[in-house]
Amino acid sequence: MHKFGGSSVADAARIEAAARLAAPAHDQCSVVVVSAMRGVTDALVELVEAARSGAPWHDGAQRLRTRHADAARASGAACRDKLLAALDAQAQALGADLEALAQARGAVATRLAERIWGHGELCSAWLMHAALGGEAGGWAWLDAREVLVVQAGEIGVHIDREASLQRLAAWRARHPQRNVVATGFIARTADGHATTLGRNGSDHSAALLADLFDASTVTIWTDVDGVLSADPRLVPDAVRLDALTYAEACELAYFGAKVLHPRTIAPLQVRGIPLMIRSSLDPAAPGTRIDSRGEPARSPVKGLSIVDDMAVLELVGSGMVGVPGVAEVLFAALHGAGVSVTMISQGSSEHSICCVVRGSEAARGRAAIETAFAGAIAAGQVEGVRMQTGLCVLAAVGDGMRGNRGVAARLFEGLAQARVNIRAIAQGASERNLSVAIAQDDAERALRAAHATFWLSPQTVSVGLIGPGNVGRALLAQLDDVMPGLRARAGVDLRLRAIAGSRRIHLAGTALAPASAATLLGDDADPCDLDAFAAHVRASDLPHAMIIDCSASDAVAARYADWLAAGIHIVTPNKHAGSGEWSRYARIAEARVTGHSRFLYEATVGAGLPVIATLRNLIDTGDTLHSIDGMLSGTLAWLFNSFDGSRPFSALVREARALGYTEPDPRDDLSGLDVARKLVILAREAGRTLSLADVEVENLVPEALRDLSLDAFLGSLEALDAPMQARLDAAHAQGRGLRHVARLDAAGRATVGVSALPSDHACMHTRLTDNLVQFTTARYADNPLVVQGPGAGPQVTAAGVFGDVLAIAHALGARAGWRHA
Ligand SMILES: NC(=O)C1=CN([C@@H]2O[C@H](COP(=O)(O)OP(=O)(O)OC[C@H]3O[C@@H](n4cnc5c(N)ncnc54)[C@H](OP(=O)(O)O)[C@@H]3O)[C@@H](O)[C@H]2O)C=CC1
Ligand SMILES: N[C@@H](CC=O)C(=O)O
Repeated sequence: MHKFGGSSVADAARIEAAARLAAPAHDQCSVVVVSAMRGVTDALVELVEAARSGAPWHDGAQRLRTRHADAARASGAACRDKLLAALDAQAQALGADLEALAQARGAVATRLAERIWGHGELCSAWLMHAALGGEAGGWAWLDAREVLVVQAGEIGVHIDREASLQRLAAWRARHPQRNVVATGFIARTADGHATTLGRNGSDHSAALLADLFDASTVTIWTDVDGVLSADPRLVPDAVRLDALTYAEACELAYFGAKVLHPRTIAPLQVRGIPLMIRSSLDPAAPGTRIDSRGEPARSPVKGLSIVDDMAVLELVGSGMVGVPGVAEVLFAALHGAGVSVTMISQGSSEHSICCVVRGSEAARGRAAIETAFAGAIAAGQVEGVRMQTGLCVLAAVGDGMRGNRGVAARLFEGLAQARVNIRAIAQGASERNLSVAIAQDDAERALRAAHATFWLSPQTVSVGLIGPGNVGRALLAQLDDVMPGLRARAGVDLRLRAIAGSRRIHLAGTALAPASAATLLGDDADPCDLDAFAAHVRASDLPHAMIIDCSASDAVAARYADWLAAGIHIVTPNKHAGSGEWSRYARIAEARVTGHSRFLYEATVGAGLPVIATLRNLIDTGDTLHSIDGMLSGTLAWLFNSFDGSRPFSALVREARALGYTEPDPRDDLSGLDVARKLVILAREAGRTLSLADVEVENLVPEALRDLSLDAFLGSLEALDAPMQARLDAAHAQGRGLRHVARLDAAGRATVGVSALPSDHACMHTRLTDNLVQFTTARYADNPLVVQGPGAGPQVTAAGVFGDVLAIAHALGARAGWRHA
């Protein structure tokens, strides 16, 4: 059994291609079921409306006649004259029916309309019949109204199987050809009138006829590759599903997998007839197989779907608790109003019953419930009916969900991570479908997040970078190298979608190539607007958002709390947030919790060294910090490691700046402020409430240079030479060397400055930009734990930032079980 939909029979070429697919091997026979050509049923519905309302319909009918005749003439069918005659007879019958409809009323008009709606299938069946070779080629033509007997039931039409089998046997006796072309969509009533199986009912027709003809398989040919794990327009990474069980297919079909009409499954499931969904555009592709076996998948969830434009109706009232029959009255009211219920949820308190209905039916449903409970509402037993519109229902479907712990937890966690609030939840005891009602505006982001959560695709992170300076550019180059492999290795898809400097921003719809992103901040770029930047990064359609701040700006750090609260993860080497005003620091901590977001800043101390992670581990494992001391500035380490009197101090400062070691303004290093900031960050990490004002800092910048512009300061650097040379000489005279050291002692005293140290001091055994951080703790009391290594420079700092980016990315991927895949 092959079934071709409207797009597969849209014109003569498509019909001929379909005929090639349906031609049976010589030991087999085929039944081919066709829909009307694309757009024809809609046109017929319009003609019926026109005829009924007295509007002109002749031109429309003529257009249909021409379309079918054109397809016949364009075909290479050998029996073309016969085909044209059959189509002509069909067109005349349509004209006569429309003529009669224009005059008819009541039941007669209804019957005529049912007959007219089926005209498209009759014509496309004639076209397909001719393309396959007609009667001479061994094909019979079947108007399904001759055999398929259906009755209207409580929940839609159902087949009278016995009557249909009898009629088929009689028809077969008159049509002995091996193969059959049959019309989809149309059938007859028990009293012999034309009827239809409802819009898009051709799949259902194919299933019913497959049962009657005792088919071995049914193939529905469509223009997609099969059943996909999600709508590919919303989830570009959606994957084709190789196999589904009948039950899974039913759930996905009900919840919007548009390739399959939900009623198709039942007749096939009863008879165990496998169903294939295949693409007529790519007939070599395997498609999706639906049968009783399905196929175990690596994820418990096979597919996800969204039903748009829904509303929640909630009946609330303490008078309902423990009262039998409330639900019956509620659903009877909705039935009476013709409102279909998609999802039902009731808490065990019985204080409210909530159901999800189509948005277009919600107001009608609410009015019906209010009428049904008018007495109880007046008596105060029921508060009333609450209605929330603008929702959609997301469903996760899969046989593997049954008995599998944590599926709901994963879905909910994934949605929370993507900033999606769940309004209502439903899962039946079959555990095959877990449905949630969420805001319509969150639909795309939620679907992508859930899809990635069940490893059906990588976690997608929308990334914005602020500050493509020394560190920012080094990071972009590192991202460029690693990003492509990250998808496969960690299940994370980092998409750089925005970049900002102090004056300009560039916001991109699709992902930017990191290597060239900084070049987009030329004079023609938009002026810097950090609100627009953050809004763009927090794209509505991507589940996760991250801002990487590589500036040294306090104004940027002032935005962190808002961004974190909005669910944007932040990674930064900028020390302003960690060492700034205490109230802002506390707000940031709070915002992380409310926003379910992460704030990582390992590179603020020791650049790429694991300084903060080490301290955090000590504290988290129950150790107590006594003191921290050592060298926390890469610039000052390099300066004092290099300063032996052979070159002036000012020349060394200029070189350190050129090497990218210094802060954007080197006075931040020389004044001790940068080191003080690091000490504050570490102290706070250890739970102390230290602030910058508490740190005793030695400032190496002469008074006269402190308030100059950056350029003027850089032009006056020589003012540093004499005082620094004097200090060096004094240290050498004592057999000592100069090092810039910081200390936080057990009493909480914090000091930063230059010391003259003996040659056996640990700080005298450092090289280049080495930082040396000694943690003395309860466990490391006699011999401190030491972290040492390069503490400045664009490459190592960028690597530290990248490490934090990956920590977040891996957590997202790992949450989706990617590591275990
Ligand atoms: N260099 C190092 O070894 C280390 C640096 N760090 C930290 O890394 C950060 C970057 O340092 P580095 O790359 O050397 O500095 P740079 O001066 O080279 O780069 C700073 C970048 O920040 C941008 N910027 C400045 N203010 C703003 C603003 N208000 N809004 C948006 N962008 C802004 C600048 O843009 P524009 O060019 O348009 O002005 C520039 O792109 C600093 O916080 C520093 O403390 C941490 C550890 C080590
Ligand atoms: N300028 C800083 C850079 C790292 O924080 C330093 O030299 O340590």
